[in-house]
Amino acid sequence: MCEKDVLERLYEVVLERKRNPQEGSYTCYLFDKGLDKILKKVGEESAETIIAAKNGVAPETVGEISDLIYHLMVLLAAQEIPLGAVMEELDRRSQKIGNLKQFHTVDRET
Ligand SMILES: N=c1c2ncn([C@@H]3O[C@H](COP(=O)(O)OP(=O)(O)OP(=O)(O)O)[C@@H](O)[C@H]3O)c2ncn1[C@@H]1O[C@H](COP(=O)(O)O)[C@@H](O)[C@H]1O
Repeated sequence: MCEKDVLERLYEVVLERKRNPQEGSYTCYLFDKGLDKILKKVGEESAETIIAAKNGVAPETVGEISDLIYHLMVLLAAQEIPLGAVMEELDRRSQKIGNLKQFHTVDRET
């Protein structure tokens, strides 16, 4: 069985909440409130990530980064942007930057 990536599964749940609202769902609450609320949460979670990282307590930072990633998934779904678009962009950059490093290594060796 091919296990789906945790980010893909999270994004699918978020999209499912958008398409089929459920009672008591925090994700549905965010979609109901709208884009400004979602953006406010992304801002708050970003600030909390910075504070946690400055405190230097790894579990706190992991928790805040997880909150941030979840809210970014909600933002993507709100704007109808597929998660795959971000994955492809990151993949494209890794290849580009990988090629650039390879180029510089060859350049230094010659
Ligand atoms: N990953 C998350 C996740 N991370 C954080 N949160 C919620 O984000 C909120 C952030 O806490 P805050 O104190 O900043 O916010 P708050 O005071 O609760 O609410 P606000 O009034 O500030 O918006 C908490 O209520 C958390 O429960 C999440 N809620 C949902 N998920 C995922 O989404 C799935 C669907 O959840 P529901 O939509 O609730 O069914 C879950 O199974 C999880 O996988």
